[in-house]
Amino acid sequence: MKHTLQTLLDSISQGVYLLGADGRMCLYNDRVCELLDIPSAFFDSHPTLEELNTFQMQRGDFGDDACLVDNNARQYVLADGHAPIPTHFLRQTRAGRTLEVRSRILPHGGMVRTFADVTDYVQAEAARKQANELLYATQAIAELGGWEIDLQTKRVTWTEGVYRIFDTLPKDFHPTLENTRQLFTPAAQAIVDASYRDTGVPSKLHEFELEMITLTGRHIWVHSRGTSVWSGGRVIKRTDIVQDITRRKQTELALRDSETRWKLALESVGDGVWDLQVQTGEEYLSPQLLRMYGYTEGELPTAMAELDQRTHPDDVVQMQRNREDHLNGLTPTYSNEHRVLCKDGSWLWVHSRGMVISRDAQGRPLRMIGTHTDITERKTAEELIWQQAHFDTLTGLPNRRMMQERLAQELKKCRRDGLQLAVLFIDLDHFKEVNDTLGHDQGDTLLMEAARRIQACLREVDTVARMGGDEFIVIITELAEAAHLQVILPKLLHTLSSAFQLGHDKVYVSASVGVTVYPMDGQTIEDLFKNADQALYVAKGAGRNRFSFFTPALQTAARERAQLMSDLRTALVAQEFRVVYQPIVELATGSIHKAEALVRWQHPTRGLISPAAFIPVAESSGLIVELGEWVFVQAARQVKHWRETLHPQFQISVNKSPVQFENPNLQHVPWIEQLDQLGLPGESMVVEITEGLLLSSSDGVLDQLLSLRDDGINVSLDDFGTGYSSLSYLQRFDIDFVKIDQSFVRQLVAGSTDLALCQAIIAMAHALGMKVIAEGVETALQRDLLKAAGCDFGQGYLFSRPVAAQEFEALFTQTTSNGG
Ligand SMILES: Nc1nc2c(ncn2[C@@H]2O[C@H](COP(=O)(O)O[C@H]3[C@@H](O)[C@H](n4cnc5c(=O)[nH]c(N)nc54)O[C@@H]3COP(=O)(O)O)[C@@H](O)[C@H]2O)c(=O)[nH]1
Repeated sequence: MKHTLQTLLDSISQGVYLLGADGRMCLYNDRVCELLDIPSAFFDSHPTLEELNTFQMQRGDFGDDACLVDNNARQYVLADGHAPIPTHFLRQTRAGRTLEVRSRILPHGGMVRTFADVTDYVQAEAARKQANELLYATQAIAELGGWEIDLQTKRVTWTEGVYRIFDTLPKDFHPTLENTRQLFTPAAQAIVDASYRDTGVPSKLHEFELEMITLTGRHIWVHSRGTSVWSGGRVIKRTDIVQDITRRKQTELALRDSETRWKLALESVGDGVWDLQVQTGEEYLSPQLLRMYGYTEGELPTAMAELDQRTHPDDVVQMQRNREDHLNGLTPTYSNEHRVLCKDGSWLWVHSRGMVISRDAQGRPLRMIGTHTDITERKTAEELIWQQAHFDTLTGLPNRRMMQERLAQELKKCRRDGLQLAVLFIDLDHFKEVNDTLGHDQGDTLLMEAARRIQACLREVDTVARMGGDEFIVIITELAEAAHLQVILPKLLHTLSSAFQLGHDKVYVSASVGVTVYPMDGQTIEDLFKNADQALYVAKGAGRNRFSFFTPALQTAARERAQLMSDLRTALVAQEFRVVYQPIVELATGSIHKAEALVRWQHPTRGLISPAAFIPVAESSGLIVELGEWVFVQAARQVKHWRETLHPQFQISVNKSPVQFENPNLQHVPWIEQLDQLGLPGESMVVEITEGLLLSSSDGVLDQLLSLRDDGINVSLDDFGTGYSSLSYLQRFDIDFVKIDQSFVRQLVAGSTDLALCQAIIAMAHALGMKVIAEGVETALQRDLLKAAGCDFGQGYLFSRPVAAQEFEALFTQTTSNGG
């Protein structure tokens, strides 16, 4: 029997030993020796359990503090066998194997103990547990779960993740086909039901986004993706991976809401919205944006490349560059102003603004959104302002500013290419007279026609600009030789001196042209302008209807003029002026009771300067107003004195420049009041004016002339014969004296044309009730001829040069004593 039992024990895979009622080992198999690594001899010595434990303990089979033995047996091992024997425990061997140990107390005393090697099972179980924990953790993180629906067995299986998604635990909810229906919203149920329907093409894969309700009543969004098994036109099994996508969905919905809101907001202020999928080039255009261009939905392409073709060719490169810069992250936002083609063929100016709102992990732009604002009105206004700032409204020619910009460009080009250019200052002669006589409208017509004629003489590359009034500037570019100007200039003079038809009137003007050449005369705009102006001054001074080239001598003269002007400003305060008087002799009697007051400038360094040199400078600087007033005051005091000492009707003439009439200083006490204060009547003074003044259409000038007459101050028309010599004007303004210009007197001999002219002037003046004074009488013959012609007065070196008051008095005394 014992032998049979031993054979049985040796044939099993577990290790076994048996303790008899006396507590000693009585039976064991080889397997237990192998598993416990104990020699059979030890077992053959029939050890007690304590002796076996001590043997193993001393060998270190249980590890420090019995760490190789599980909790069930640790106390027992440490108590050295005096603790109750655990029926079941696990222990490790020194070789690293796991043994499951079971103990059974036998009814008659003694014990049987079995050892099973469970190493493989324990390791597999540990790995499975670890995998499960990982799966659980990842499902929790990804908010994932899985379910399986077996429609044949009607069994629904959920993973832990699904329980969590639906706010429950496996112990609280057992999913079935029926109770899981409560988790579906009607919309979700409809989607799922449809997927079960047999469409003839059974779909193995399915994917839904479902709005569902958890067991706590929370609305959630679930993404479900899985496979279906079909049989006989029905789904019999379905397995899904389920993911809670509530947060993503809420973000999407919020984004959609906010997008809708901003799109609506932008559209309501009139902006159009665009939305570009950068990677595909697909572009959404909002209804308002389409409306801006005159389109309705579906009429425009949605590809960015095609839409780009609707951008104005002049603007498209810049627009694409700005957009690329932003897409490449070079600018924080995209902004560009460009023109877009509308349905009706017109161009609409838009301000396009945008921003990339999403990029992929590599930083590549995915989506860019933006707006178009219609800025046509602003652009039109800007263009108009620019046009007005750069062009002359009357002629449409560039104005001074534009011309300067062009000249700057042309000079750059000339410097680069070694070319020459010419600057022409053109001034229309007698334009003022046309304006004054025919009115401003006709004057404007003449200017427009003059502009056209100037342009016609030039090439496309040349520039004609109007500076204002009757002044034009021409830039002649790419001038190979300055000699070419000799062709252009006469053409210009000729065209401008040809008749202008203004309504029914045919009028003639001419032009004075000042010319300067780059780089010969000057290098800068400033120098060229100065030069051309000086040359123009010369052309005008030389008798008009001519051109004059700039020369260095002109520059010297201009510099002198500038110096003169600067000195003039201080001369009055420095009391450098004085007045001299030239007698005006009554030819019939030789008596003197008139004189002309003439100003003289005693310059501290340059000596006596002729009024012929400084009066024009005083006029152009406006200083003549103060100077003329000062002369009048001196003359008035003088006439008072001479009325008292020389002759009670003594009269002094003063010259009054047109500039004084045009710019009266309202601070000055009116002349008649000054005379009143001196106790003098108006007729004690004569005002000498030039013919041109009578043509003035200015109300102010006319009023002043008429009030002089009303005040009794006499008016004398100077230099008669050199200007218009219009008799009708003489009559209209009640002129008292006509002064025959020196140029007629100078060559006066019997039988000459000049004498005939003088006779005619005298006769006409007398016929109109005026007296005549002949200027520049230097010889007795001239005096006699004039006297014979009936001329009333003579003035000239024959009688006396202009002299100081004291000298004049001596002359008067001498003449009177001579019986003059
Ligand atoms: N607005 C003002 N103009 C003035 C004033 N003082 C002078 N002038 C003007 O300056 C111009 C030159 O004047 P002036 O050098 O004084 O010459 C005058 C005479 O000296 C000169 N004259 C007189 N007789 C003769 C003569 O026999 N021969 C000859 N060669 N010259 C002579 O003529 C000038 C007078 O001209 P006018 O005034 O036209 O009578 C001159 O235009 C002055 O008008 C001033 O205070 N204000």
